[in-house]
Amino acid sequence: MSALSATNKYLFRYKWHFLGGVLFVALSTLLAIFPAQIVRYAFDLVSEGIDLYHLYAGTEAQSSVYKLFGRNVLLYGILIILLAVLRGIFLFYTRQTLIVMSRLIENDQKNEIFQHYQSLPLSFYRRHSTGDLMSRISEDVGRVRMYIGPAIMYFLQLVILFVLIVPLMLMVNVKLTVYTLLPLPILSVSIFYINNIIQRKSDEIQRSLAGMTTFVQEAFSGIRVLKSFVREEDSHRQFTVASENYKEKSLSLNFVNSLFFPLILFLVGLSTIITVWVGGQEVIRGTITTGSIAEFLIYVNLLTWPVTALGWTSSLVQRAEASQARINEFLHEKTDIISHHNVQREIQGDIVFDHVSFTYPDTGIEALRDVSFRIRPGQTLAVIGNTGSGKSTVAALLCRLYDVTQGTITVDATDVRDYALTSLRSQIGYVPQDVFLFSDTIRNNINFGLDNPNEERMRQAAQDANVYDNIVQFPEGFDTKLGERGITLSGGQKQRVSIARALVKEPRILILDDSLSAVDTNTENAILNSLQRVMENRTSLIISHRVSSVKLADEILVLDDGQIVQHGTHDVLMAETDGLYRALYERQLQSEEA
Ligand SMILES: Nc1ncnc2c1ncn2[C@@H]1O[C@H](COP(=O)(O)OP(=O)(O)OP(=O)(O)O)[C@@H](O)[C@H]1O
Repeated sequence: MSALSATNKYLFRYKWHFLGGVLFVALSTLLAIFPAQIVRYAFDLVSEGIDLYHLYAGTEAQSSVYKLFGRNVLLYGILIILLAVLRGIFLFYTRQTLIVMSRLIENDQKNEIFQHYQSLPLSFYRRHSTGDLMSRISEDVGRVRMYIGPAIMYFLQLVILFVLIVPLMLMVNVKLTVYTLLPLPILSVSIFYINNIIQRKSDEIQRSLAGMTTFVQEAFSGIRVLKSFVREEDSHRQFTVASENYKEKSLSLNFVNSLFFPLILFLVGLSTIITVWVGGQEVIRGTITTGSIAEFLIYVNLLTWPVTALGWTSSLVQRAEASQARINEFLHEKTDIISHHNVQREIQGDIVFDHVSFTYPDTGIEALRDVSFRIRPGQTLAVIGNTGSGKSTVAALLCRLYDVTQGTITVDATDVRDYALTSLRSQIGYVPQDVFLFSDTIRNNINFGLDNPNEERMRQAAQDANVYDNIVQFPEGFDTKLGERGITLSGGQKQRVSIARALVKEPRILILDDSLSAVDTNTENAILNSLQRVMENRTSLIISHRVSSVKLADEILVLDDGQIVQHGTHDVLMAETDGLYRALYERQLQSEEA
């Protein structure tokens, strides 16, 4: 139960739901017990009434006995119906308190996990797959809810029922009580084991289904590749194998399920038979009345479901504990990107990298070595270099997606580690290398970083990113949906929408990480020219492996294997005839000509 103690704070938060639930369970249980006693009275009344009726045979009193007897039986009947209605009302409120509580806690827990996920650093996301994150926030939370809702509810019902019923049974007849209760523990334990098997098989089915869904999704998302490589038959073969596997598992689950219900019915029936058998002997002996047998049969029926549920709830608790342990594992992860002084102020954009080295914590790859440079407000610095030379790492460190291993990065003479993260990041417009657009309208994608979007600013940003003309040509303009059920943008259009998303924030620092790679040179020039106007008095960092993207920059750094090997303007670097920059330039010129 140790992992589940993490849910206590929620139970405390919803204590009135919980206490209300306990009260309603107790009331509904009481109302289930009274009818059993009324049935005993009614049964005994029937047998006495029949004796009396025969005793007065042939006399006028016989019809009075009949009427009196009939009225009493009717009265008991009405009473039983009334109690059943009342019980129904309390059962309704039992669910309205306990199950509602579990849903509220489920909601709170999901929100807490989601918020926590967002606070975790990128290294966390590299260590865990998206599927894992999703299953903990959905499946695992769902399993914990089964503990908080149904498991607690049925457990309370069972405890209250036992506390109320068993003493009543013992008062009537000890021997009959022992015999009647005998099959119930066997019922509970066998359901616990069978349920575990069922759950294990259901999990396997779930996994198999998830695998199949991913396969189908990939096959159809990558349908262009699939068709052009003529892999339809092979793909179908793989699907058939996955589908066969799913079928086998489903059939095996069905087999266990088929055994499950007959077993329950057998054990419940056994209790009933024992009650009638042993009870009958006691009646013959004169220790109890026939009414007591009827009363006991109702008790057995009342106890059967909670006892059955005990096996089921035990396995629910077991699974909930494993799930909560998985949730706790993530909740205990702490971000190492912490702000020391929470500085919040408007940034001018004076950026200094001072002897910065960085090694990726998860792979141990040393991406930057002793890198130093300065970009003053209003200047544009470009970083160029071969693939894997560490260019994107410069951007990641400036946004504080990671912290430097050695050296310091300052913005306006303040260490980036001293800024409040939100203050720093909200003033940086970052266009990452791998463009990601949400399955939403173009408008919402561009305005993504703004709390209060402004139509004029959005249009201007689209114009500065040179994508305005494309957008207005779409049938629904800025309200055109992107993604699976929307239109598909070309690579260059995606990049430009992504640039507009950064520009609309009117950032103090703009970072373009290879964001012009998919546009032609004319568009590239147009964007760079608008940027010069928009980013006047602000700082820009342009990362690229194309000379055409960097040649207008105030200063260019050439990175090679994590180190700065050259720096200067385009003209200065071109003059260094045996430098990497010139080599890159000539290589690109040749490939363009080719
Ligand atoms: N998140 C990461 N975790 C671990 N290693 C990484 C990560 N990102 C990059 N690296 C490694 O760090 C080195 C520098 O990568 P970086 O992405 O900064 O290069 P780049 O110059 O931007 O390359 P490209 O032009 O191909 O984008 C590479 O060896 C890369 O494999």
